[in-house]
Amino acid sequence: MDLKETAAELLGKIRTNAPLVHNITNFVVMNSSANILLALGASPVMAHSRREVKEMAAMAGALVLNIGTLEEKWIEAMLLAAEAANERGIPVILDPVGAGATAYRSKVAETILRKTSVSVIRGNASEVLSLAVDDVRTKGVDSSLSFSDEIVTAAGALARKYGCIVSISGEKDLVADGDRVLRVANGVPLMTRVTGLGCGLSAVTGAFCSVAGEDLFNAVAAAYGFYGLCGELAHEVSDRPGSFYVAFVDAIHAAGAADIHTRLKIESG
Ligand SMILES: Nc1ncnc2c1ncn2[C@@H]1O[C@H](COP(=O)(O)OP(=O)(O)O)[C@@H](O)[C@H]1O
Ligand SMILES: Cc1ncsc1CCOP(=O)(O)O
Ligand SMILES: [Mg+2]
Repeated sequence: MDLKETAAELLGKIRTNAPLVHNITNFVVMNSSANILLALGASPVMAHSRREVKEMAAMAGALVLNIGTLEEKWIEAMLLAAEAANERGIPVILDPVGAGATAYRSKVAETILRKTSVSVIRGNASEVLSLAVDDVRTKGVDSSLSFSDEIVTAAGALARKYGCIVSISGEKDLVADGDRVLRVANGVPLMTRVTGLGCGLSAVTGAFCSVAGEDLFNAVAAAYGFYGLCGELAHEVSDRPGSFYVAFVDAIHAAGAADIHTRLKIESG
């Protein structure tokens, strides 16, 4: 099946099944990620107490771990939730927000990757490169790097190291599994002017993976392509960040198979 068909089929499944997506995420994006998932047709829940995360993760279709505003107790909660998800084969998405900015963030991301089985890493170029290479420093949660051969090589190496899919957002997104590489050319630069749209993509990646069965690689690319084309649709309505965000959530809700067939831009290599 070609990727457009796959993306349309997965979107249809999300809208039919409304999969539960369990997020342990940061304070900045809890509301926007929940709204983006609802607009998509999924069912979001944000839950981070150590007393309930195992139970919640066990009934979810996907678990999304996001280290954007870390606290000690949350790290334990993330490890517990991932353990429950791993026991049941539920996909785990890790957004290593700000990895490389502080030693703490880098160490926590690395601990999660080492102690649990993460299915997909979803970050920007700076974050992902900092996980793959020791001496990369970034200044915050936004990427200070653009794509280079070094980043493509690092994504593949990281994917092999942890046996997971590594996906990097940017002007052209990259999806790698250590063997194959896909590039997604959808999206608009204005998406970087609204906080939380990277985190929203991690949540949407969780939703696509929750209905994908075994083929997570193509599901991740489909999630990126769909998300980016919704950015393009929103940009036709607005070119300012505030109203763009509203138009973007509307586009996530309104876009369908026809938009995927005319707009999805995914290529290999
Ligand atoms: N220069 C760009 N041109 C087009 N789309 C972009 C660009 N930069 C980022 N995007 C898109 O914005 C979304 C969020 O990515 P990004 O800003 O890299 O995440 P983060 O907020 O985690 O840094 C993704 O869908 C990505 O494809
Ligand atoms: C600004 C900020 N600070 C800590 S988490 C966060 C949100 C980052 O969201 P995104 O990576 O999606 O822009
Ligand atoms: Mg981010």
